[in-house]
Amino acid sequence: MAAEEDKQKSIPVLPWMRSPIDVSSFDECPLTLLPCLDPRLKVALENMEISSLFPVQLAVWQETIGPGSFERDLCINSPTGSGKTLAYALPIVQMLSTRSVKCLRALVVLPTRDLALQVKEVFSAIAPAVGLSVGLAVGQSSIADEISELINRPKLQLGVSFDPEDFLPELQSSVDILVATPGRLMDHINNTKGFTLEHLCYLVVDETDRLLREAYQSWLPTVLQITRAKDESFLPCAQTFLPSPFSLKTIRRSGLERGFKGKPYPRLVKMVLSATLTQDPSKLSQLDLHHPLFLTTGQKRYQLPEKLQSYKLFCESKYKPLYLVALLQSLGEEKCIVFTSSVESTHRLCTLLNSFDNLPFKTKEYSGLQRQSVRSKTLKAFRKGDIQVLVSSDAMTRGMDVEGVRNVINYDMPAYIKTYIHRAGRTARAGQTGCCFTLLREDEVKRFNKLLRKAENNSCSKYSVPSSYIEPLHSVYESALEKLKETVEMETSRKRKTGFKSSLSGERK
Ligand SMILES: Nc1ncnc2c1ncn2[C@@H]1O[C@H](COP(=O)(O)OP(=O)(O)OP(=O)(O)O)[C@@H](O)[C@H]1O
Repeated sequence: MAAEEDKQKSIPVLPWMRSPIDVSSFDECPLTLLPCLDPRLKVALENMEISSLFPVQLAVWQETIGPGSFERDLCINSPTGSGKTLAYALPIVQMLSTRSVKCLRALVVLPTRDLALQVKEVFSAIAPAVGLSVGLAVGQSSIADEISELINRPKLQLGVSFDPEDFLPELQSSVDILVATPGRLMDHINNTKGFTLEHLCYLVVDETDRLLREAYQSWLPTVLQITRAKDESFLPCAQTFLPSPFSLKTIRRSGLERGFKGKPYPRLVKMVLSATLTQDPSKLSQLDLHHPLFLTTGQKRYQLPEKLQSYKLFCESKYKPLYLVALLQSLGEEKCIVFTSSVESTHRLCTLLNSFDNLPFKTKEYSGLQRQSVRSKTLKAFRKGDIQVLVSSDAMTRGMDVEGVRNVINYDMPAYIKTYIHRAGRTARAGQTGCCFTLLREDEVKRFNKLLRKAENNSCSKYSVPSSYIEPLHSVYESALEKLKETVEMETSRKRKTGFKSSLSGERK
């Protein structure tokens, strides 16, 4: 009955979503058999140790390369770790490989800086092989440095003197592909001279459901409006929502432009992706999709990775940290991500774990409460293996790809199936095995079972930590709690002092 109910609910409202291409009917495809692949890209892929395309990559390739390529916008719903990044990066790079004039033709938007950096790495591994360059607009460096990376200012000829009033050197894009977060993208659209989307051919909205949830300074309507061919009706309506310092120079023109030699501009092709793609018509309508084609995996709306094993672990609320430590110890030195429900609990739990004496693993926190530079440093150390346990808020939930993460632990039960899918998806990636453990209090069990039923491959066994791991921890746990108390007191008094100082300096000013 419950299963029937779930199935009913998962029938999409939008007609084009009801007859999707089922990615699970595709196999992997060796690069040698892939039609039309540019040999230079084949070499680049082999250098990345990729010898075949994953099913979603093959499915997208078939829809985008060859006759009728990119005729439709693509909506891709495919499990975590199934290789969605290369699924869009490879066809875009292949399609742009024949362009001889440099201008910004592909824009990939992601919700966070770390995700954007990760995606840029993938493009950078293949694009230079066909002479394309990739830029990043995420606010990692100063805006001036970013501008000098993105915009090419032709050098003035030596010996010729120009009146600066008369001479405006033609600014050009230094990049063919730009990976951006919405905030920095809007900064460039509004303020950067020479930054233009007028030649844009491809727009990728990765982690679509997350990006559609937050408006981020109206980045999406702005990008859609300025990439639409200018017509009579455009200007009046543009004024109604475009931010005031918005430069009309960035608007796509329908006339003759460099690189298009008299041909009309091609339609902007959109690719939107997620492991939990929204089916909500009002949300999808924001994307203004053209004759969209839906690619999804399996029958249910949510799919867990094939080789993921889910476990539930019952524990008393009072001893939850102790169960976590015992579980971590029983897992040996494998890389683990521990998810909590908030930035505050992340900090507290990490501090507590670091208060245990002689734990055989190194633990650090990763959360939105920290400065970006601290987070990036932690992520680097985790990737390298210098840290084995990362305690994280949901800042790590989506998209992050860290090699060797064997286990994910939900210290706090996720409230939504989407959160479970993305958290669990930090392991069992690219066809590897992995485990997801969820610590549950008695009163959470029913809710958790209901939540998991919404996903395909939802079996979840009970897991018990051997008592030999738990017993010896009781006394250590008491002293760790004492240390935690001291640390919290120290931190509170430090904060009070800095707060006091800053309010004083405020008075002085
Ligand atoms: N064809 C391939 N062969 C081998 N490894 C691959 C291939 N394609 C992708 N990978 C690897 O698979 C991993 C997952 O890829 P990716 O990050 O693109 O997944 P994803 O589907 O975007 O996941 P998420 O939904 O979590 O963002 C990466 O480590 C990537 O290097």
